[in-house]
Amino acid sequence: MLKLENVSKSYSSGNVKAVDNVSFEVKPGEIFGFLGPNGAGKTTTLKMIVGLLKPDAGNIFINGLDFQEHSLEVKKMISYVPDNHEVYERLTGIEYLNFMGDMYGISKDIRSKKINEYLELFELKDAVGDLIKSYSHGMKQKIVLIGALLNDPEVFILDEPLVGLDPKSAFKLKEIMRDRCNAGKSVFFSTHVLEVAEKLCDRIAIIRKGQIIACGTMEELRQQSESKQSLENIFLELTE
Ligand SMILES: Nc1ncnc2c1ncn2[C@@H]1O[C@H](COP(=O)(O)OP(=O)(O)OP(=O)(O)O)[C@@H](O)[C@H]1O
Repeated sequence: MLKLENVSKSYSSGNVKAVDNVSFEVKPGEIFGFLGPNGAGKTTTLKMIVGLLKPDAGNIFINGLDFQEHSLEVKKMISYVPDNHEVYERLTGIEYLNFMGDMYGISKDIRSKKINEYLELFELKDAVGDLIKSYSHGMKQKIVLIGALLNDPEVFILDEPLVGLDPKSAFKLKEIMRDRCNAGKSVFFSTHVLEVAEKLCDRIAIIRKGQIIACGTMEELRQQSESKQSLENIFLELTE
């Protein structure tokens, strides 16, 4: 469903290779966690997957389509929840959701049904007429999540999605992720919350200094480490 083949990216301002020859695959029906220390290359990888950055080398495929050759078709099949939402500050919640609905060409009926359903779920109905700039971090996270769910993406891509969410909302988001995978779609997300990754993910990749140093199910990761314990132990050992 999502496939990276030998993807690399350097930033022009530095000699650092932010992402160095990265390959992995996220299968249909899978929740895939992307872990790594600060500055390891997670956000850079996510931005290339959603087309915000162009890889220097390598290929990215969604449902078998090469992103570079079929960028519009691919963008219709994915959704991205970034870790920073300041860009939408001057819209009200409902203006933003309608903007997202327009961008994805979602009909008024389906849009309004989904918006109501998710506003109810994330308890955001009362604030939807307010400017996003007045929202708390968690409320911004929720409105962006709702906007990203409107197109029912084949691959749902999230950068640190649990930061700022209260426990109830975090629980609901995890349920949404699982439901999507049960329906044969994929979820790919970065996180520093190892307990969540351990419980939620079908497979996990760990990136360090731009390179994938481990990838697989929890069981497979245990085989690749000496500690063979929790994901926290494995992560600390592998990223030393
Ligand atoms: N716009 C940029 N210009 C120059 N260097 C950058 C830029 N963005 C990221 N980098 C560098 O690229 C490397 C990877 O950064 P990236 O943001 O992808 O890491 P990350 O794993 O998402 O980190 P974190 O967990 O701290 O969010 C780091 O060395 C970072 O300093």
